Amino acid sequence: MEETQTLKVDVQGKVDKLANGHAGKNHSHLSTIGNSTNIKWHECPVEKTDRQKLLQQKGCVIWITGLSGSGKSSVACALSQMLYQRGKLSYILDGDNVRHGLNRDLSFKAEDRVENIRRVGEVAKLFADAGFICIACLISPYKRDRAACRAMLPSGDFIEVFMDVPLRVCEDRDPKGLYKLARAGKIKGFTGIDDPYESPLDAEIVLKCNTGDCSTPTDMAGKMISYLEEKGYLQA
Ligand SMILES: Nc1ncnc2c1ncn2[C@@H]1O[C@H](COP(=O)(O)OS(=O)(=O)O)[C@@H](OP(=O)(O)O)[C@H]1O
Ligand SMILES: Nc1ncnc2c1ncn2[C@@H]1O[C@H](COP(=O)(O)OP(=O)(O)O)[C@@H](O)[C@H]1O
Repeated sequence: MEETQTLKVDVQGKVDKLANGHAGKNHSHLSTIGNSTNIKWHECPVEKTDRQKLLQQKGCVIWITGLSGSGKSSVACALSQMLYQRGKLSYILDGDNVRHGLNRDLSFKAEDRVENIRRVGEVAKLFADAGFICIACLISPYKRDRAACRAMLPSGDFIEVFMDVPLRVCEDRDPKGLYKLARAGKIKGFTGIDDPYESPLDAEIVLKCNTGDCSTPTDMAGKMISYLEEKGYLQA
């Protein structure tokens, strides 16, 4: 209760400051961003640092990349559960799920994958700004697109996780039967079969699994928790 009141006081100071600063009309600082002309960034006195104080954590993006079947969704879910148990707020942006809505207009051809990653990168950035630990899990096959998402965030706030699982292990798992269809030529442009996957060389965390006998998703998520703790993301 006391803490909530302190936070309210902090914010009130900012509200007053900003209201004073905004007296009078200001037509300056109009920008052109892409195809959007005459736009202006609006500031709000409640900032990322204020939201982080409320949540007692630091907003960031955990970007999980790897082949289909490498375990991205499983480890994302295990991580989200472990964070929840610690009272930390996270949200998963799963490629498969986002393609059910926001990105339903995109296919798997190269330029659509680029746009898929760009949009998810932008959404993840918003979640991080909201103070969430945003877990994005997408194949994201191209280095350049992952680097572009990294560049959207302050240094350190983009944590790349590489599911280093060989194609043969993913193909053995084949939970959706997609590799089988791709091998039969019934799906064209399937990542790892007839479409490229560029492994990261600079991932913050590499979760390796060479054989069918891997660590569990919970053990893998534990490594991510240790990383977040060590880097101070689980406190304000
Ligand atoms: N052609 C092709 N190549 C790869 N994957 C395919 C393809 N067609 C459908 N799928 C299914 O879509 C899931 C991957 O979507 P993503 O948005 O993560 O892909 S990407 O980042 O845009 O490359 C992926 O899910 P995951 O297995 O969870 O990775 C597949 O189930
Ligand atoms: N660490 C693991 N060890 C063994 N099997 C796993 C592991 N992680 C995931 N799996 C299994 O592999 C399959 C693909 O996992 P999933 O998380 O859906 O991968 P992705 O999201 O990368 O496609 C599922 O059947 C899942 O149960």
